[in-house]
Amino acid sequence: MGSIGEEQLPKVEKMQLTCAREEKILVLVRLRPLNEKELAAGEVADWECINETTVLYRNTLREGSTFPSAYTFDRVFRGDCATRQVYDEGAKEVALSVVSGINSSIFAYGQTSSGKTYTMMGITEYTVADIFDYINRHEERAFVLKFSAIEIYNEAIRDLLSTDNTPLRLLDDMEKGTIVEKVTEETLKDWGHLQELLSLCEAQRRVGETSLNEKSSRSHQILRLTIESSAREFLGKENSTTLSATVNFVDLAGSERASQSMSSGARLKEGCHINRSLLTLGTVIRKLSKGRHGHINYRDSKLTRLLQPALGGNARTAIICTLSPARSHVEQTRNTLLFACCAKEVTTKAQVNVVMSDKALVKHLQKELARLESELRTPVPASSAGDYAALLRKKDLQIQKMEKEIKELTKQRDLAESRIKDLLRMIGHEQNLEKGSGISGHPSQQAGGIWEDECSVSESSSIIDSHFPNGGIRRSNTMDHDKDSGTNIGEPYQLQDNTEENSFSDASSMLSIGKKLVSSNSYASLDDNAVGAAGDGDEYCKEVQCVETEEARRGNLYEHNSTDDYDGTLSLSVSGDGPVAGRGVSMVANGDGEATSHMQNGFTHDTFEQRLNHVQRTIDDLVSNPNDQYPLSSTAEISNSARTNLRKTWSRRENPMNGSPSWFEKLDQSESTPPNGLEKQFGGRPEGFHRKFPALSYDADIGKLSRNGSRSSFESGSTDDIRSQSIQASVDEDIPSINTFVAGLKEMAQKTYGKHLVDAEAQETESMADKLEKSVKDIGLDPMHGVENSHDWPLEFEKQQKAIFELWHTCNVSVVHRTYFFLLFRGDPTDSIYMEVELRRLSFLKETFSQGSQAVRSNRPLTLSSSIKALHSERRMLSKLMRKRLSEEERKKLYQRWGIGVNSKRRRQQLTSRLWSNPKDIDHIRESASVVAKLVRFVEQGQAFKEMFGLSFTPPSSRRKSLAWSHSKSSLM
Ligand SMILES: Nc1ncnc2c1ncn2[C@@H]1O[C@H](COP(=O)(O)OP(=O)(O)OP(=O)(O)O)[C@@H](O)[C@H]1O
Repeated sequence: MGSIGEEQLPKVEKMQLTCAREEKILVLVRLRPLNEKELAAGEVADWECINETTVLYRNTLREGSTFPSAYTFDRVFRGDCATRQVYDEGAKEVALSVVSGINSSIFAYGQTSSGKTYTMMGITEYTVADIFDYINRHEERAFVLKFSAIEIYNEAIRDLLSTDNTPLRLLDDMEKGTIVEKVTEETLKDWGHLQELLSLCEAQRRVGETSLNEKSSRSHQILRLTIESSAREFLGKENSTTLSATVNFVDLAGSERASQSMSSGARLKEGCHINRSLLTLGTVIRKLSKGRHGHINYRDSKLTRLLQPALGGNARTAIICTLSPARSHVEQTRNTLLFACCAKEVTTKAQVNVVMSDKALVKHLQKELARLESELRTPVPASSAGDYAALLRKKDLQIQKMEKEIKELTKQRDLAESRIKDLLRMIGHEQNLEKGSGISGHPSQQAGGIWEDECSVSESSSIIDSHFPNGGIRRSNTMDHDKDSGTNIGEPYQLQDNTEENSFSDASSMLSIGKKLVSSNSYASLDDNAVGAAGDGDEYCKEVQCVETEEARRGNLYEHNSTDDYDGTLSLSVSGDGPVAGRGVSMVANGDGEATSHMQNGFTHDTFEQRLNHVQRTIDDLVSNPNDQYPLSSTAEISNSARTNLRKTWSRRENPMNGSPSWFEKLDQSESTPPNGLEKQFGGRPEGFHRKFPALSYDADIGKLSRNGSRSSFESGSTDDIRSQSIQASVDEDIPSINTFVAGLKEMAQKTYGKHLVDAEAQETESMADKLEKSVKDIGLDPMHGVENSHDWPLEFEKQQKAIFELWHTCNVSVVHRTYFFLLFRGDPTDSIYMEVELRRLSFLKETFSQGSQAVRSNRPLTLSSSIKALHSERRMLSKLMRKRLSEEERKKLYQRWGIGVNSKRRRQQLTSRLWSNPKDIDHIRESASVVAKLVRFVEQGQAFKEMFGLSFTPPSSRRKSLAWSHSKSSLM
């Protein structure tokens, strides 16, 4: 039969054993009486057991208050108490636990001659006696007793029962869980033999009484009795189980200090070893008394290694601390009491030790394995099943919720796709309609066409709102579906009689989808001439921007909120870039992705380029067809060669500003131009900036403005000769044409915007707004200030305009340029871009001039003096033009108006030198601009240029539309 320790017990037994009881070590104190020697020496007993649990130090006067005088333990025994009482009332219960399969240990701790051996001899005898008595009373059980006696001396273990006195290799055996069996089963069953063994132990102690008696005081003796018991009926059977426990009787060496008991040499070494075990025992007890935290150094001594289970392990333990009452031993007594105090805090965890036969163990393990396997296979218990059911219900709810979300998202996706398709379809259909009808020209060509001017923006919105209730999708769809077309075609779009104004109005605006759709409806009734005229043109500038979300409806056209049905702003741009069939379509879905980075308040880079191209092409048209009698839309008759020629011309020409555009160079280095999109909530054009030109008598030209205004600015008449003369005059006299001016603006804006877009794509941390603000502040101007709040734009415009007036004057800017700019940019929010560009470059010029520096472009310097010279030259040119462009009567009126003698010398020079001479007088500026405009044939075509060729980089707005040409024209008059 094998013997197993706690670690080796099968799991089922371990589980049973986990019911082990925790208890504190039982600490007993036995105070012996003064012995004869002490009495002879006149020792005084300072210690007294005042009750069954308290020992009191009586000589408090001597000791003072530094130590406690009373110590309480589980049980204290006076000097007159017999060992039997100590056993019966103290150690017996613990010691006899062994018969129940529970390990137990009885320690005797105290200084030399305090009565440890005296006490332990009695405790061992009584325990063994009771064990045999127990065995005798339980005939149904079979018992096997094993007995061993060892001594630990100088950290060496010796078998006290061996006759050869050879040291035992006990530790190795103990570590293997094997108890040294020095007594056979048969001998231990005989009480007499046990007595003989105990006698033997006593005999050993007596042997060499002279030499060994002192040694015994300095060694640790351990008597160990192991009891195995099992039911007799199962003896020898495979399924037998056995209780197995051990009781230790430990007689420790004297706990006094080495200095007190040892002197030197071998004795000192012996004392060190003794105290090593005692020191380790004390350390272990102290640590255990504070809880089972950290490492417990059982292995630091043989004693603690052997008694490890009894010290805080699987055992019931009792420590009997023996005290000498003698005053001379008070220090040792206190040390013993301190040890006792720690020991009483140590907890052990005793449990019943069961030993199974090998076969029983295997059988048990097999049974346990089967049980575990069965648990895995069998369904879960009812209670667990209930939990699973609840979990399943929860999961089902989650699945349902997710399915609902998926459905909703799918719906939104489909809606968005549908929206995109509709927009594409509308565009494609529109293109087809225009292709089919051969119309690329302006609706104004459409004699008898039905439309209304006010519908432009609203129709655009209707397209945008195509997916909203009552939105324009029906109208949009009418272009695709005949079934609906009748409804829309039949709508009473009113034809206005002022077709010229309408033509200008629409020609000068960026046509919206809505407008195009309505116009397309009207195309069906166009007369052949109009169609033919339009059809001849292979160039047509048109731009459609259709942006829609609910956000847009609230005025935020290009900023998207992802909570909309479609997760992104849809920006659809259709450009009439070249022949209708060749129109490019670009679509930008502004979700959370990169597309956003290409948007600048509604402008994509492509859109910007398209607009710039539109401007350039239309200027080309005007230059190449300056004598065209068709309204603006028909100026599309432009050839590629003509465009090329113009570009060549432009490339040779200098900047309209004093002949040197060097400020472009600096603009490249300037900060970015802010995005536009300022039309939001535009409160209308500032009242104070409606042009009120003096009623100059421009005779026939005024009536021709609506038509001729579409032509080049330097084209005045209706004949080729005049045109040629004008062009020649313009070139010769170095008066910049409107197309040159626009080209310059375009280049400026392009550079600024280009930089802007690059910055945006680079996703620099500094926002555009911040950059702009910084750059603007750098030059001391803030053109965008207040613009974002469009309600303040009129005031802001006035502020910026005044600043520009001053800067023009300071920088000696060309008066023709001033005139163009003044007439083109009259306070629309969309003008802010150009206002900003102008402010920037003027500020740069001013700074450059003030520093005495020069701007350079194309190796031509631009300095303050050169700008003055250029301005004088320009005034001379204008003076010459006065005679060409104005009749004598007109000149006379002008002289009178400007306070110049009609017969004074150099009156033309006087007049031109006064033009744009007072930047603070707005009336003076208006009159100056009107005169210059007349001289350069600009007057009304300026607005046409601006609006028709998309100088505004922002989408059309209703406000903007309301300020149509007719309105502006009247103000010009
Ligand atoms: N309670 C007691 N009543 C009467 N005599 C006692 C008592 N305790 C001890 N003695 C006597 O004191 C002497 C020393 O006792 P004991 O040998 O048991 O001391 P010890 O602590 O074992 O010493 P050592 O550490 O040297 O072994 C012995 O002669 C013993 O008879």
